Amino acid sequence: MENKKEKTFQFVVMGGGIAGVTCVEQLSSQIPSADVALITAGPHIKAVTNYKQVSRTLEEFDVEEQPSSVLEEKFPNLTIIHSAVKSLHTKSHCVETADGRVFGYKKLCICSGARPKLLTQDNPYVLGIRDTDSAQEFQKRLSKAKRIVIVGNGGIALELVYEVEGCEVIWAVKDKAIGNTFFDAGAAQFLIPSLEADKPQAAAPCKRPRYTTEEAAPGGSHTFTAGSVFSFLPLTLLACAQVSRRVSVEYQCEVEKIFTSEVLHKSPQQTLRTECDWPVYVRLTNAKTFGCDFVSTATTLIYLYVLHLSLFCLFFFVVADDGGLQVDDHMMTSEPDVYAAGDVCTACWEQSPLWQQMRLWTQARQMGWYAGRCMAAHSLSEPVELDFCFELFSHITKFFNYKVVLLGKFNGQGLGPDHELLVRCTKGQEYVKVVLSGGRMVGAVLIGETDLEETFENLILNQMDLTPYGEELLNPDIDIEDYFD
Ligand SMILES: Cc1cc2nc3c(=O)[nH]c(=O)nc-3n(C[C@H](O)[C@H](O)[C@H](O)COP(=O)(O)OP(=O)(O)OC[C@H]3O[C@@H](n4cnc5c(N)ncnc54)[C@H](O)[C@@H]3O)c2cc1C
Ligand SMILES: NC(=O)C1=CN([C@@H]2O[C@H](COP(=O)(O)OP(=O)(O)OC[C@H]3O[C@@H](n4cnc5c(N)ncnc54)[C@H](OP(=O)(O)O)[C@@H]3O)[C@@H](O)[C@H]2O)C=CC1
Repeated sequence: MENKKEKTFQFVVMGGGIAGVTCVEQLSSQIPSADVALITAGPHIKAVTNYKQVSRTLEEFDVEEQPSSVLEEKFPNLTIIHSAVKSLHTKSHCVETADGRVFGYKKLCICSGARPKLLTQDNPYVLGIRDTDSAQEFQKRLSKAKRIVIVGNGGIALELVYEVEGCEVIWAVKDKAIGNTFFDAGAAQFLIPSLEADKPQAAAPCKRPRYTTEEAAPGGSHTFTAGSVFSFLPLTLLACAQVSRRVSVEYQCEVEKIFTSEVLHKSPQQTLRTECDWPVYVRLTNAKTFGCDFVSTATTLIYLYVLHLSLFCLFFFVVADDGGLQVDDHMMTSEPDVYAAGDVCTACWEQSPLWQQMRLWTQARQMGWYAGRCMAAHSLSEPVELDFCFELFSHITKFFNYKVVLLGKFNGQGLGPDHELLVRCTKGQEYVKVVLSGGRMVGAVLIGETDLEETFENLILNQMDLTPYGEELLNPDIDIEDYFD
Protein backbone atom coordinates (compact mmCIF):
# COMPACT_ATOMS: atom_id res chain seq x y z
CA MET A 1 0.00 0.00 0.00
CA GLU A 2 2.83 2.37 0.96
CA ASN A 3 4.08 2.83 -2.61
CA LYS A 4 0.57 3.17 -4.03
CA LYS A 5 -0.12 6.36 -2.03
CA GLU A 6 -1.02 9.21 -4.36
CA LYS A 7 -0.56 11.78 -1.60
CA THR A 8 -0.33 11.86 2.18
CA PHE A 9 -2.45 14.43 3.96
CA GLN A 10 -1.96 15.59 7.48
CA PHE A 11 -5.69 15.14 8.11
CA VAL A 12 -8.20 13.04 6.22
CA VAL A 13 -11.90 13.22 7.10
CA MET A 14 -14.28 10.64 5.71
CA GLY A 15 -17.94 11.65 5.17
CA GLY A 16 -19.55 14.91 4.02
CA GLY A 17 -22.34 15.03 6.63
CA ILE A 18 -22.54 17.51 9.50
CA ALA A 19 -19.90 15.76 11.60
CA GLY A 20 -17.36 15.46 8.76
CA VAL A 21 -17.86 18.98 7.43
CA THR A 22 -17.65 20.56 10.89
CA CYS A 23 -14.49 18.57 11.60
CA VAL A 24 -12.90 19.77 8.36
CA GLU A 25 -13.88 23.38 9.07
CA GLN A 26 -12.37 23.19 12.53
CA LEU A 27 -9.11 21.62 11.30
CA SER A 28 -8.77 24.06 8.42
CA SER A 29 -9.30 27.09 10.60
CA GLN A 30 -7.21 25.87 13.52
CA ILE A 31 -4.19 24.92 11.40
CA PRO A 32 -4.55 26.85 8.11
CA SER A 33 -1.24 25.50 6.84
CA ALA A 34 -2.25 21.83 7.22
CA ASP A 35 -3.12 19.69 4.21
CA VAL A 36 -6.68 18.51 4.80
CA ALA A 37 -8.74 16.12 2.66
CA LEU A 38 -12.46 15.40 2.82
CA ILE A 39 -13.42 12.14 1.16
CA THR A 40 -17.08 11.92 0.36
CA ALA A 41 -19.10 10.06 -2.24
CA GLY A 42 -21.77 12.60 -3.20
CA PRO A 43 -21.38 15.99 -4.96
CA HIS A 44 -22.95 17.80 -2.01
CA ILE A 45 -21.95 18.29 1.57
CA LYS A 46 -24.13 19.17 4.57
CA ALA A 47 -23.16 22.42 6.22
CA VAL A 48 -24.33 24.15 9.38
CA THR A 49 -25.57 27.69 8.75
CA ASN A 50 -27.23 30.43 10.84
CA TYR A 51 -25.68 28.97 13.96
CA LYS A 52 -27.09 30.51 17.13
CA GLN A 53 -26.07 29.78 20.70
CA VAL A 54 -29.42 30.06 22.50
CA SER A 55 -28.03 29.53 25.99
CA ARG A 56 -24.96 27.93 27.53
CA THR A 57 -25.66 24.54 26.01
CA LEU A 58 -28.70 25.00 23.76
CA GLU A 59 -27.97 25.73 20.15
CA GLU A 60 -29.97 26.19 16.97
CA PHE A 61 -28.84 26.13 13.38
CA ASP A 62 -29.95 25.35 9.86
CA VAL A 63 -28.61 22.45 7.86
CA GLU A 64 -27.78 23.34 4.30
CA GLU A 65 -26.90 21.00 1.48
CA GLN A 66 -24.24 22.79 -0.53
CA PRO A 67 -22.05 21.92 -3.50
CA SER A 68 -18.72 20.83 -2.03
CA SER A 69 -16.93 23.53 -4.03
CA VAL A 70 -18.27 26.10 -1.52
CA LEU A 71 -16.12 24.48 1.15
CA GLU A 72 -13.03 24.33 -1.06
CA GLU A 73 -13.37 28.01 -1.90
CA LYS A 74 -13.51 28.84 1.79
CA PHE A 75 -10.46 26.78 2.75
CA PRO A 76 -7.57 26.81 0.25
CA ASN A 77 -5.78 24.06 2.19
CA LEU A 78 -8.71 21.67 1.67
CA THR A 79 -8.94 19.01 -1.06
CA ILE A 80 -12.26 17.31 -1.63
CA ILE A 81 -12.07 13.79 -3.03
CA HIS A 82 -15.31 12.59 -4.55
CA SER A 83 -15.35 8.89 -3.98
CA ALA A 84 -16.30 6.48 -1.20
CA VAL A 85 -13.64 4.99 1.02
CA LYS A 86 -13.47 1.31 0.11
CA SER A 87 -10.81 0.09 2.47
CA LEU A 88 -8.91 1.36 5.42
CA HIS A 89 -5.41 0.28 6.42
CA THR A 90 -4.72 1.56 9.87
CA LYS A 91 -1.22 0.06 10.10
CA SER A 92 0.01 1.76 6.94
CA HIS A 93 -2.14 4.86 7.66
CA CYS A 94 -3.92 4.95 4.32
CA VAL A 95 -7.36 4.68 2.76
CA GLU A 96 -8.33 3.32 -0.63
CA THR A 97 -11.25 4.85 -2.47
CA ALA A 98 -13.84 3.13 -4.69
CA ASP A 99 -12.14 4.59 -7.78
CA GLY A 100 -8.91 2.84 -6.86
CA ARG A 101 -6.87 5.74 -5.46
CA VAL A 102 -4.85 5.46 -2.26
CA PHE A 103 -4.33 8.37 0.14
CA GLY A 104 -2.12 8.43 3.19
CA TYR A 105 -3.05 10.23 6.39
CA LYS A 106 -1.33 11.28 9.57
CA LYS A 107 -4.68 11.47 11.34
CA LEU A 108 -8.04 10.21 10.10
CA CYS A 109 -11.57 10.97 11.28
CA ILE A 110 -14.42 8.61 10.33
CA CYS A 111 -17.71 10.51 10.03
CA SER A 112 -19.65 8.14 7.84
CA GLY A 113 -23.03 8.28 9.62
CA ALA A 114 -25.45 5.40 10.04
CA ARG A 115 -27.97 3.59 7.90
CA PRO A 116 -31.61 2.72 8.57
CA LYS A 117 -32.56 -0.73 9.73
CA LEU A 118 -35.40 -1.88 7.53
CA LEU A 119 -37.80 -4.42 8.93
CA THR A 120 -37.47 -6.40 5.78
CA GLN A 121 -35.01 -6.16 2.94
CA ASP A 122 -35.90 -6.08 -0.74
CA ASN A 123 -39.65 -5.79 -0.31
CA PRO A 124 -40.85 -3.20 -2.84
CA TYR A 125 -43.74 -2.24 -0.54
CA VAL A 126 -41.51 -1.42 2.42
CA LEU A 127 -39.80 1.97 2.48
CA GLY A 128 -37.30 3.35 4.94
CA ILE A 129 -36.38 7.03 4.96
CA ARG A 130 -32.80 8.04 5.33
CA ASP A 131 -31.87 10.57 2.72
CA THR A 132 -33.12 12.81 -0.03
CA ASP A 133 -33.63 9.98 -2.53
CA SER A 134 -35.62 7.79 -0.17
CA ALA A 135 -37.67 10.79 0.95
CA GLN A 136 -38.52 11.61 -2.67
CA GLU A 137 -39.55 8.02 -3.26
CA PHE A 138 -41.75 8.20 -0.17
CA GLN A 139 -43.38 11.35 -1.44
CA LYS A 140 -43.99 9.83 -4.88
CA ARG A 141 -45.63 6.74 -3.41
CA LEU A 142 -47.66 8.79 -0.99
CA SER A 143 -49.20 10.86 -3.75
CA LYS A 144 -51.05 7.71 -4.91
CA ALA A 145 -51.74 6.18 -1.51
CA LYS A 146 -55.01 5.85 0.42
CA ARG A 147 -53.60 4.11 3.44
CA ILE A 148 -50.11 3.55 4.76
CA VAL A 149 -48.73 1.73 7.77
CA ILE A 150 -45.93 3.45 9.72
CA VAL A 151 -43.85 1.27 12.04
CA GLY A 152 -41.55 2.76 14.69
CA ASN A 153 -41.85 5.16 17.59
CA GLY A 154 -38.83 7.47 17.40
CA GLY A 155 -38.19 10.88 15.90
CA ILE A 156 -38.74 9.92 12.28
CA ALA A 157 -42.05 8.17 12.94
CA LEU A 158 -43.28 11.12 15.04
CA GLU A 159 -42.56 13.53 12.24
CA LEU A 160 -43.96 11.34 9.50
CA VAL A 161 -47.21 10.61 11.26
CA TYR A 162 -47.87 14.27 11.86
CA GLU A 163 -47.00 15.45 8.39
CA VAL A 164 -48.83 12.95 6.20
CA GLU A 165 -52.13 14.37 5.00
CA GLY A 166 -54.99 13.07 2.91
CA CYS A 167 -54.22 9.47 3.69
CA GLU A 168 -55.21 7.09 6.41
CA VAL A 169 -52.27 6.22 8.65
CA ILE A 170 -52.01 3.11 10.79
CA TRP A 171 -49.22 3.74 13.25
CA ALA A 172 -47.78 0.63 14.89
CA VAL A 173 -45.76 1.35 18.02
CA LYS A 174 -44.02 -1.11 20.34
CA ASP A 175 -44.79 0.89 23.45
CA LYS A 176 -47.73 1.97 25.57
CA ALA A 177 -47.36 5.60 24.44
CA ILE A 178 -46.19 7.48 21.34
CA GLY A 179 -42.72 8.96 20.93
CA ASN A 180 -40.93 6.77 23.47
CA THR A 181 -37.44 7.99 22.58
CA PHE A 182 -38.34 11.58 23.44
CA PHE A 183 -41.33 11.53 25.76
CA ASP A 184 -43.05 9.85 28.65
CA ALA A 185 -46.70 8.85 28.62
CA GLY A 186 -47.81 12.26 29.98
CA ALA A 187 -46.21 14.20 27.15
CA ALA A 188 -47.57 11.67 24.66
CA GLN A 189 -51.06 12.27 26.05
CA PHE A 190 -50.55 16.01 25.61
CA LEU A 191 -49.54 15.55 21.97
CA ILE A 192 -52.14 13.00 20.86
CA PRO A 193 -54.95 15.57 20.24
CA SER A 194 -52.73 17.18 17.57
CA LEU A 195 -53.14 14.03 15.51
CA GLU A 196 -56.88 14.26 15.71
CA ALA A 197 -57.13 17.95 14.84
CA ASP A 198 -56.45 19.37 11.39
CA LYS A 199 -52.98 20.78 10.98
CA PRO A 200 -52.76 24.57 11.29
CA GLN A 201 -52.91 26.01 7.78
CA ALA A 202 -49.96 28.35 8.14
CA ALA A 203 -47.79 26.56 10.61
CA ALA A 204 -45.60 28.78 12.72
CA PRO A 205 -42.01 28.85 11.53
CA CYS A 206 -40.11 25.89 12.77
CA LYS A 207 -37.15 26.33 15.04
CA ARG A 208 -35.38 23.38 13.58
CA PRO A 209 -33.87 22.93 10.20
CA ARG A 210 -35.08 21.13 7.18
CA TYR A 211 -33.82 21.11 3.70
CA THR A 212 -35.42 20.91 0.35
CA THR A 213 -34.70 18.55 -2.46
CA GLU A 214 -35.14 21.15 -5.16
CA GLU A 215 -32.35 21.31 -7.66
CA ALA A 216 -29.96 24.01 -6.71
CA ALA A 217 -29.06 26.65 -9.23
CA PRO A 218 -25.65 25.88 -10.74
CA GLY A 219 -23.07 26.81 -8.18
CA GLY A 220 -25.81 27.64 -5.70
CA SER A 221 -26.91 25.75 -2.68
CA HIS A 222 -29.96 23.74 -1.81
CA THR A 223 -32.08 25.80 0.47
CA PHE A 224 -33.31 24.60 3.79
CA THR A 225 -36.53 26.22 4.72
CA ALA A 226 -38.49 26.50 7.89
CA GLY A 227 -41.17 23.87 8.30
CA SER A 228 -41.45 20.54 9.85
CA VAL A 229 -41.49 17.11 8.32
CA PHE A 230 -38.38 15.59 7.93
CA SER A 231 -35.73 17.69 6.84
CA PHE A 232 -35.67 15.94 3.52
CA LEU A 233 -39.07 16.80 2.16
CA PRO A 234 -39.83 20.02 0.38
CA LEU A 235 -43.60 19.84 0.31
CA THR A 236 -46.45 18.95 2.53
CA LEU A 237 -46.87 15.20 2.39
CA LEU A 238 -50.13 15.00 0.48
CA ALA A 239 -51.66 11.72 -0.47
CA CYS A 240 -54.23 11.20 -3.21
CA ALA A 241 -57.38 11.76 -1.14
CA GLN A 242 -57.66 15.39 -0.12
CA VAL A 243 -59.25 14.67 3.21
CA SER A 244 -58.02 15.47 6.66
CA ARG A 245 -55.74 13.12 8.54
CA ARG A 246 -56.86 9.91 10.11
CA VAL A 247 -54.26 8.36 12.31
CA SER A 248 -55.00 5.17 14.22
CA VAL A 249 -52.37 4.20 16.72
CA GLU A 250 -51.87 0.49 17.40
CA TYR A 251 -50.04 0.32 20.72
CA GLN A 252 -47.75 -2.37 22.11
CA CYS A 253 -47.35 -4.31 18.92
CA GLU A 254 -44.74 -5.16 16.34
CA VAL A 255 -44.88 -6.37 12.77
CA GLU A 256 -45.33 -10.10 12.63
CA LYS A 257 -45.52 -10.47 8.88
CA ILE A 258 -45.74 -8.42 5.70
CA PHE A 259 -47.34 -10.14 2.71
CA THR A 260 -48.91 -9.32 -0.64
CA SER A 261 -52.44 -9.90 -1.85
CA GLU A 262 -51.46 -13.08 -3.73
CA VAL A 263 -50.56 -14.68 -0.43
CA LEU A 264 -53.79 -13.43 1.05
CA HIS A 265 -55.90 -14.95 -1.66
CA LYS A 266 -54.26 -18.27 -1.02
CA SER A 267 -55.29 -18.12 2.66
CA PRO A 268 -59.01 -17.31 2.77
CA GLN A 269 -59.17 -17.93 6.50
CA GLN A 270 -57.14 -14.76 7.06
CA THR A 271 -59.15 -12.28 9.12
CA LEU A 272 -58.82 -8.86 7.61
CA ARG A 273 -59.88 -5.56 9.01
CA THR A 274 -60.44 -4.29 5.51
CA GLU A 275 -62.49 -5.44 2.60
CA CYS A 276 -60.43 -3.69 -0.11
CA ASP A 277 -57.83 -5.40 -2.16
CA TRP A 278 -54.63 -3.74 -1.05
CA PRO A 279 -51.22 -4.27 -2.65
CA VAL A 280 -49.70 -5.28 0.68
CA TYR A 281 -50.87 -6.45 4.08
CA VAL A 282 -49.25 -6.12 7.50
CA ARG A 283 -50.02 -8.52 10.30
CA LEU A 284 -49.23 -7.09 13.72
CA THR A 285 -48.48 -9.04 16.86
CA ASN A 286 -51.80 -7.81 18.35
CA ALA A 287 -53.45 -10.16 15.81
CA LYS A 288 -54.77 -7.33 13.61
CA THR A 289 -54.02 -7.26 9.90
CA PHE A 290 -54.13 -4.09 7.83
CA GLY A 291 -54.09 -3.71 4.08
CA CYS A 292 -52.24 -0.65 2.80
CA ASP A 293 -50.47 0.87 -0.18
CA PHE A 294 -47.06 0.67 1.43
CA VAL A 295 -45.31 0.29 4.77
CA SER A 296 -42.83 2.84 6.07
CA THR A 297 -40.42 1.64 8.69
CA ALA A 298 -38.80 4.15 11.00
CA THR A 299 -37.25 1.65 13.32
CA THR A 300 -33.93 3.19 14.17
CA LEU A 301 -30.52 3.05 12.60
CA ILE A 302 -27.67 0.63 12.53
CA TYR A 303 -24.57 2.41 13.59
CA LEU A 304 -21.81 0.05 12.57
CA TYR A 305 -22.06 0.82 8.95
CA VAL A 306 -19.44 2.48 6.92
CA LEU A 307 -20.80 2.70 3.43
CA HIS A 308 -18.87 0.67 0.88
CA LEU A 309 -16.31 -0.29 3.47
CA SER A 310 -15.77 -3.99 3.96
CA LEU A 311 -16.42 -5.36 7.42
CA PHE A 312 -12.89 -6.68 7.42
CA CYS A 313 -11.62 -3.10 7.69
CA LEU A 314 -13.72 -2.58 10.78
CA PHE A 315 -12.75 -5.87 12.34
CA PHE A 316 -9.90 -4.28 14.25
CA PHE A 317 -12.00 -1.56 15.83
CA VAL A 318 -13.55 -1.90 19.24
CA VAL A 319 -17.28 -1.56 18.73
CA ALA A 320 -19.89 -0.61 21.35
CA ASP A 321 -23.07 -2.60 22.07
CA ASP A 322 -25.16 -0.35 19.82
CA GLY A 323 -22.79 -1.01 16.92
CA GLY A 324 -21.00 2.36 16.95
CA LEU A 325 -17.22 2.72 16.86
CA GLN A 326 -16.12 3.24 20.46
CA VAL A 327 -14.49 6.63 21.06
CA ASP A 328 -12.78 8.00 24.14
CA ASP A 329 -12.93 11.52 25.54
CA HIS A 330 -10.66 12.69 22.70
CA MET A 331 -12.92 11.12 20.04
CA MET A 332 -10.25 8.50 19.40
CA THR A 333 -11.19 5.01 18.30
CA SER A 334 -9.24 1.95 19.38
CA GLU A 335 -6.97 2.28 16.31
CA PRO A 336 -4.00 4.66 16.45
CA ASP A 337 -4.54 8.07 14.86
CA VAL A 338 -8.12 7.20 13.90
CA TYR A 339 -10.88 9.37 15.34
CA ALA A 340 -14.64 9.13 14.78
CA ALA A 341 -17.51 11.59 15.19
CA GLY A 342 -21.28 11.81 14.64
CA ASP A 343 -23.71 8.94 14.18
CA VAL A 344 -20.99 6.38 13.46
CA CYS A 345 -19.39 6.62 16.89
CA THR A 346 -20.45 5.73 20.42
CA ALA A 347 -19.23 7.94 23.25
CA CYS A 348 -17.47 5.59 25.69
CA TRP A 349 -15.85 8.05 28.04
CA GLU A 350 -16.97 8.51 31.62
CA GLN A 351 -19.91 10.73 30.94
CA SER A 352 -21.30 13.65 32.88
CA PRO A 353 -24.35 12.49 34.88
CA LEU A 354 -26.42 15.03 32.94
CA TRP A 355 -25.44 14.07 29.38
CA GLN A 356 -26.24 11.16 27.11
CA GLN A 357 -25.54 10.49 23.49
CA MET A 358 -28.40 10.71 20.99
CA ARG A 359 -27.88 10.62 17.25
CA LEU A 360 -28.89 14.20 16.48
CA TRP A 361 -27.68 17.04 14.28
CA THR A 362 -26.48 19.01 17.29
CA GLN A 363 -24.37 16.15 18.58
CA ALA A 364 -22.97 15.46 15.10
CA ARG A 365 -21.86 19.10 14.94
CA GLN A 366 -20.45 19.14 18.46
CA MET A 367 -18.57 15.87 18.01
CA GLY A 368 -17.21 16.86 14.59
CA TRP A 369 -16.00 20.17 15.98
CA TYR A 370 -14.47 18.59 19.06
CA ALA A 371 -12.82 15.78 17.05
CA GLY A 372 -11.24 18.46 14.84
CA ARG A 373 -9.97 20.28 17.93
CA CYS A 374 -8.51 17.07 19.36
CA MET A 375 -6.82 16.09 16.08
CA ALA A 376 -5.26 19.53 15.78
CA ALA A 377 -4.21 19.64 19.44
CA HIS A 378 -2.63 16.19 19.26
CA SER A 379 -0.70 17.17 16.14
CA LEU A 380 0.59 20.28 17.91
CA SER A 381 1.22 18.32 21.14
CA GLU A 382 -1.18 20.62 22.96
CA PRO A 383 -3.51 19.52 25.77
CA VAL A 384 -7.24 19.42 25.14
CA GLU A 385 -10.11 18.99 27.58
CA LEU A 386 -13.55 17.54 27.01
CA ASP A 387 -15.74 20.34 25.78
CA PHE A 388 -18.43 21.92 27.96
CA CYS A 389 -21.16 20.91 25.47
CA PHE A 390 -20.85 17.33 26.79
CA GLU A 391 -21.71 18.49 30.31
CA LEU A 392 -25.48 18.75 29.79
CA PHE A 393 -27.67 17.09 27.17
CA SER A 394 -29.80 19.68 25.40
CA HIS A 395 -31.93 19.56 22.29
CA ILE A 396 -34.39 21.98 20.69
CA THR A 397 -36.74 20.66 18.07
CA LYS A 398 -40.34 20.70 16.95
CA PHE A 399 -42.88 17.90 17.16
CA PHE A 400 -46.53 18.17 16.12
CA ASN A 401 -45.92 21.88 15.57
CA TYR A 402 -44.92 22.46 19.21
CA LYS A 403 -41.52 23.73 20.21
CA VAL A 404 -39.83 20.98 22.23
CA VAL A 405 -36.84 21.49 24.53
CA LEU A 406 -35.18 18.53 26.21
CA LEU A 407 -32.62 18.99 28.94
CA GLY A 408 -30.42 16.57 30.90
CA LYS A 409 -32.00 13.31 31.97
CA PHE A 410 -35.31 14.44 30.52
CA ASN A 411 -36.84 10.98 30.78
CA GLY A 412 -35.14 10.05 34.04
CA GLN A 413 -32.65 7.98 31.99
CA GLY A 414 -30.52 5.80 34.23
CA LEU A 415 -31.97 7.24 37.45
CA GLY A 416 -33.94 4.15 38.44
CA PRO A 417 -36.79 4.76 40.88
CA ASP A 418 -34.71 7.35 42.71
CA HIS A 419 -36.29 10.42 41.17
CA GLU A 420 -39.31 12.63 41.43
CA LEU A 421 -41.35 14.31 38.70
CA LEU A 422 -43.15 17.63 38.74
CA VAL A 423 -45.56 18.24 35.87
CA ARG A 424 -47.56 21.23 34.72
CA CYS A 425 -49.84 20.89 31.74
CA THR A 426 -52.26 23.21 29.97
CA LYS A 427 -54.08 21.33 27.22
CA GLY A 428 -53.17 22.52 23.76
CA GLN A 429 -50.69 25.04 25.15
CA GLU A 430 -47.81 23.67 27.16
CA TYR A 431 -46.44 20.63 28.93
CA VAL A 432 -43.68 21.14 31.46
CA LYS A 433 -42.00 18.26 33.22
CA VAL A 434 -39.14 18.53 35.66
CA VAL A 435 -37.05 15.57 36.84
CA LEU A 436 -35.63 15.95 40.35
CA SER A 437 -33.13 13.68 42.04
CA GLY A 438 -32.19 14.28 45.67
CA GLY A 439 -34.04 17.61 45.46
CA ARG A 440 -31.90 18.79 42.55
CA MET A 441 -33.11 19.31 39.01
CA VAL A 442 -31.52 16.80 36.63
CA GLY A 443 -33.75 17.03 33.59
CA ALA A 444 -36.72 18.74 31.96
CA VAL A 445 -39.13 18.42 29.03
CA LEU A 446 -40.61 21.70 27.84
CA ILE A 447 -43.31 21.54 25.16
CA GLY A 448 -44.82 24.77 23.84
CA GLU A 449 -43.63 28.35 24.27
CA THR A 450 -42.72 27.98 27.95
CA ASP A 451 -39.76 30.37 28.04
CA LEU A 452 -38.30 28.27 30.82
CA GLU A 453 -35.33 26.75 29.05
CA GLU A 454 -32.63 29.13 30.19
CA THR A 455 -33.73 29.19 33.84
CA PHE A 456 -34.04 25.41 33.96
CA GLU A 457 -30.72 24.94 32.22
CA ASN A 458 -29.11 27.10 34.94
CA LEU A 459 -30.88 25.20 37.71
CA ILE A 460 -29.67 21.91 36.27
CA LEU A 461 -26.12 23.14 35.78
CA ASN A 462 -25.77 24.73 39.22
CA GLN A 463 -27.42 21.76 40.99
CA MET A 464 -29.08 24.02 43.55
CA ASP A 465 -31.13 22.22 46.21
CA LEU A 466 -34.74 22.95 45.23
CA THR A 467 -36.37 21.07 48.11
CA PRO A 468 -37.57 24.29 49.85
CA TYR A 469 -39.54 25.31 46.76
CA GLY A 470 -41.44 22.01 46.38
CA GLU A 471 -44.23 22.16 43.82
CA GLU A 472 -44.07 25.96 43.76
CA LEU A 473 -41.30 25.47 41.25
CA LEU A 474 -43.93 25.00 38.58
CA ASN A 475 -46.51 27.43 39.94
CA PRO A 476 -47.61 29.37 36.84
CA ASP A 477 -48.30 32.47 38.96
CA ILE A 478 -44.66 32.75 39.98
CA ASP A 479 -42.27 34.32 37.51
CA ILE A 480 -39.60 31.71 38.00
CA GLU A 481 -37.08 33.54 35.86
CA ASP A 482 -37.20 36.59 38.17
CA TYR A 483 -37.28 34.38 41.21
CA PHE A 484 -33.98 32.71 40.53
CA ASP A 485 -32.23 35.69 38.99
C1 LIG B 1 -34.94 11.04 8.07
C2 LIG B 1 -34.10 11.60 9.18
C3 LIG B 1 -34.52 12.77 9.81
C4 LIG B 1 -33.75 13.29 10.85
N1 LIG B 1 -34.19 14.43 11.45
C5 LIG B 1 -33.45 14.96 12.46
C6 LIG B 1 -33.87 16.16 13.11
O1 LIG B 1 -34.93 16.72 12.81
N2 LIG B 1 -33.08 16.67 14.09
C7 LIG B 1 -31.93 16.07 14.44
O2 LIG B 1 -31.25 16.61 15.34
N3 LIG B 1 -31.50 14.95 13.88
C8 LIG B 1 -32.23 14.36 12.88
N4 LIG B 1 -31.83 13.21 12.30
C9 LIG B 1 -30.55 12.62 12.74
C10 LIG B 1 -29.38 13.33 12.02
O3 LIG B 1 -29.65 13.37 10.64
C11 LIG B 1 -28.05 12.61 12.25
O4 LIG B 1 -27.83 12.45 13.63
C12 LIG B 1 -26.87 13.41 11.66
O5 LIG B 1 -27.16 13.76 10.33
C13 LIG B 1 -25.60 12.60 11.70
O6 LIG B 1 -24.59 13.29 11.02
P1 LIG B 1 -23.27 12.54 10.53
O7 LIG B 1 -22.41 13.59 9.91
O8 LIG B 1 -22.72 11.71 11.62
O9 LIG B 1 -23.77 11.51 9.43
P2 LIG B 1 -24.49 11.76 7.99
O10 LIG B 1 -25.18 13.07 7.96
O11 LIG B 1 -25.26 10.51 7.75
O12 LIG B 1 -23.27 11.84 6.99
C14 LIG B 1 -22.47 10.73 6.67
C15 LIG B 1 -21.68 11.05 5.43
O13 LIG B 1 -20.70 10.04 5.22
C16 LIG B 1 -20.70 9.66 3.85
N5 LIG B 1 -20.13 8.30 3.78
C17 LIG B 1 -20.64 7.15 4.27
N6 LIG B 1 -19.80 6.13 4.03
C18 LIG B 1 -18.73 6.65 3.37
C19 LIG B 1 -17.54 6.09 2.83
N7 LIG B 1 -17.28 4.79 2.92
N8 LIG B 1 -16.67 6.91 2.22
C20 LIG B 1 -16.91 8.25 2.11
N9 LIG B 1 -18.04 8.83 2.59
C21 LIG B 1 -18.93 8.03 3.22
C22 LIG B 1 -22.16 9.78 3.45
O14 LIG B 1 -22.30 9.86 2.06
C23 LIG B 1 -22.52 11.09 4.17
O15 LIG B 1 -22.11 12.20 3.41
C24 LIG B 1 -32.56 12.66 11.26
C25 LIG B 1 -32.14 11.48 10.62
C26 LIG B 1 -32.90 10.95 9.60
C27 LIG B 1 -32.46 9.68 8.91
N1 LIG C 1 -36.77 16.32 15.46
C1 LIG C 1 -35.79 15.52 15.86
O1 LIG C 1 -35.07 15.81 16.79
C2 LIG C 1 -35.58 14.24 15.13
C3 LIG C 1 -34.51 13.44 15.46
N2 LIG C 1 -34.28 12.30 14.77
C4 LIG C 1 -33.12 11.49 15.17
O2 LIG C 1 -32.68 10.71 14.07
C5 LIG C 1 -32.27 9.42 14.50
C6 LIG C 1 -33.01 8.36 13.72
O3 LIG C 1 -34.42 8.42 14.03
P1 LIG C 1 -35.32 7.10 14.15
O4 LIG C 1 -35.02 6.18 13.03
O5 LIG C 1 -36.72 7.53 14.35
O6 LIG C 1 -34.71 6.32 15.38
P2 LIG C 1 -35.08 6.26 16.93
O7 LIG C 1 -34.02 5.46 17.54
O8 LIG C 1 -35.44 7.60 17.46
O9 LIG C 1 -36.46 5.42 16.99
C7 LIG C 1 -36.66 4.11 16.48
C8 LIG C 1 -37.95 3.55 17.05
O10 LIG C 1 -38.28 2.34 16.40
C9 LIG C 1 -38.58 1.35 17.39
N3 LIG C 1 -38.27 0.03 16.85
C10 LIG C 1 -37.07 -0.55 16.68
N4 LIG C 1 -37.20 -1.78 16.14
C11 LIG C 1 -38.53 -1.98 15.97
C12 LIG C 1 -39.31 -3.04 15.45
N5 LIG C 1 -38.76 -4.15 15.00
N6 LIG C 1 -40.67 -2.90 15.41
C13 LIG C 1 -41.24 -1.77 15.87
N7 LIG C 1 -40.56 -0.72 16.36
C14 LIG C 1 -39.22 -0.82 16.42
C15 LIG C 1 -37.70 1.73 18.56
O11 LIG C 1 -38.20 1.17 19.74
P3 LIG C 1 -37.18 0.77 20.94
O12 LIG C 1 -36.57 2.04 21.40
O13 LIG C 1 -38.07 0.14 21.94
O14 LIG C 1 -36.20 -0.17 20.31
C16 LIG C 1 -37.85 3.25 18.54
O15 LIG C 1 -39.04 3.66 19.13
C17 LIG C 1 -32.54 9.34 15.99
O16 LIG C 1 -31.38 9.61 16.70
C18 LIG C 1 -33.54 10.47 16.22
O17 LIG C 1 -33.42 10.99 17.52
C19 LIG C 1 -35.10 11.90 13.77
C20 LIG C 1 -36.15 12.67 13.37
C21 LIG C 1 -36.49 13.90 14.03
